[in-house]
This record gives sequence, structure tokens and C-alpha cells, in this order.
Amino acid sequence: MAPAAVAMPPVEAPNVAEEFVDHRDGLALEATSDAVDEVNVLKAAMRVKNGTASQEEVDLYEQSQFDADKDKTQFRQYEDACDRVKNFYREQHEKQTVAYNLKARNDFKSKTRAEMTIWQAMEKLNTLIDESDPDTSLSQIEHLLQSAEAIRRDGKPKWFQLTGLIHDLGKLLFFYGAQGQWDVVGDTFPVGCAFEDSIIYPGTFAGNPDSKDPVYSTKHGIYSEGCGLDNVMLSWGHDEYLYHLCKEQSTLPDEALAMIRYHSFYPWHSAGGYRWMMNEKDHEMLKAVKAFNPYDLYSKSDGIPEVKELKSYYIELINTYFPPREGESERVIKW
Ligand SMILES: O[C@H]1[C@H](O)[C@@H](O)[C@H](O)[C@@H](O)[C@H]1O
Ligand SMILES: [Fe+2]
Ligand SMILES: [Fe+2]
Repeated sequence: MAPAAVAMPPVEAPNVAEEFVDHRDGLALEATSDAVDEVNVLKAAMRVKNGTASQEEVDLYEQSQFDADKDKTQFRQYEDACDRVKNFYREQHEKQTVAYNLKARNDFKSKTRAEMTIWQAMEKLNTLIDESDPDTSLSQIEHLLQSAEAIRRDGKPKWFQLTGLIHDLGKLLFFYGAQGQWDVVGDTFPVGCAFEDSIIYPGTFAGNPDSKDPVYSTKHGIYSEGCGLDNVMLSWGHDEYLYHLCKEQSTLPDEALAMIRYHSFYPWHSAGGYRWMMNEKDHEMLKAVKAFNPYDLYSKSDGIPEVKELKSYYIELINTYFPPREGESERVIKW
């Protein structure tokens, strides 16, 4: 399928801010019409609901007791983190600029990087050790299964379990043209407006040219109050990348898509920053993202899952929300 032809604003132009606002529908990388048609046909055929989750499903994920017995002081201790983590964030905070983010989105739309199934992607990702993470030295497949299994043990809906299983698969980007880990992993934050103190290591933004830009350094920058997170450019990385793939190629509900897209936006979902940019829908999505977060973070101290034993259960879930095409036993995803 051909990517939608969207005129990108000139990155060097002095009025990038205005251009960005004018073109932001395009920049939001809406699904191409072919992809939308295909997913709609699949949804109708399977009677899988996309849109928002039902009240019953919402109640289910709001009642979580999963993290009640976890010692939260053991996680995300960035001041005590090793140099690997500190150096990672310094580099990320200096290099995630508006100009870079426009370029990254343009590159993303311009090609398909690989074709493989979800399970193949999990296996490929397994060689990556995330430099930004102070809390786990496990492989990615183990982290994904730990998250999914914790959600499953709590009796949450299948789409929620699957979201746990795939939420970090966007890190695959590292193998396909990323500039390092700084544009793949780590927490995310908005670009195009002032970097708030709710971001970890806020002092490291001094080296980011946008922090001196007359527009981008203002509180609202190129945005306006209540503009909605859909219209905000979050620093490019695994969340944003996987969100677009899932939006186009799966039947996952909006809550699942929000969990994927915002799970690293800790300054917002955990530190309470950037509230001014939210619209009505974002308040609903925040509940979903907050419900997901403990399974991502606190499952890191759970036992190591048996990959082989769990595979067939999860393949069935994958096939429910990424329905195979005719002749396929598992859906081949365009990455
Ligand atoms: O180090 C971690 C890791 O990269 C996660 O995948 C990401 O979601 C978190 O936000 C980050 O803190
Ligand atoms: Fe992540
Ligand atoms: Fe994760």
C-alpha cells in the first residue's frame, strides 16, 4: 500500500511552528485509506470492537491490585542510576529536537522496514539490551511476557494481555535505521514547547537547541491549551512507531492504542506534567495508560517466564487482534 502523500513542512524554515500546526493532521500520520479499509473489513468480519472498550472492560482494568505488594522505592531510581543510564538521557535530551522529530516521522512514512510476524519480531528484539532502563537486565522477550502474564493473572481482558505482550516491540526500530538508542527507548516528552521539570534529568536539556528557540522554549510553544495529545509531537521512539503500526494493522481498541503510544510518557502519566495540553478524550486515555503502567514497571521483579510453554496461548491472542490473511497462519506485519 502506498504511504499517504503528505507535504512535510520545511524543517529549516523560521516559522516551523506555524507550518507544523497547519500540517499536523498529516504529521499525526493517520492511517492510509487502504489500510483503514482493510482493518474495517477485518473488524466487521470478526465482530471485534475497535473504538473504545466497553464499560465492563474499563471496570476490569480499573480494579487492579497487581502492584499492592510491590516495593515501589526499588524502581526508577534515576539519581542512583549507573552512568550508562545517565549518559543515555543526556544524549536523548540534547538530540530530540523538533527538526529531528519531523525528519523521523517523514522517514517512517517513506518505507516499510521489514515484513515479519509478531512472534518473529519478539525473537529479533531479544538481542537488544535497553540502555535507558535502570530496572531490568532481562531480555526483551522476557519483559514482554512478564508484563502480559501479570495482566493475565489479574484476569484482565485479552486485548489488555496482548497489549502487554507487544507494547515494547517498537524497539525493533533500533535495527532499522535508528541513530542510536536515544531515538528508540527511554521516557518520552513533548517537543515544540518548553521541557518541563516533570521529565527526569531536566537539567540536561540545556544542550538541546530547542531550549533556546523563541517559540519552542515557551510554555505552550507551537501548541495551545487543550489541543489534545493526538496533536502533540512526542519525542520519537518505540511508542510512537508501534502505535502507528497497530493503528493500521490491528483491531486493538483505542485504550490499547493509548497504552502503547503513551506508556513511556512518564512526565504526563506519572509525574502529573503537561496537563494543560489534554482534551476530553485524553482524560479517558490517561486512565487506561495508568492502568497499564504497573504491569510494565513492577512486573520486572517477577519470576522469569517460560517462553516455550506460553507461546501457543499468545499466538492465539495475536491472531485475534492481528488476523492472518488468507494463506497465512500468522499475520505478516509490515514493520
Ligand atoms: O527505560 C525504559 C524503557 O525504555 C521502556 O521501554 C520505556 O517504556 C520506559 O519509559 C523507559 O523508562
Ligand atoms: Fe517501553
Ligand atoms: Fe516495557
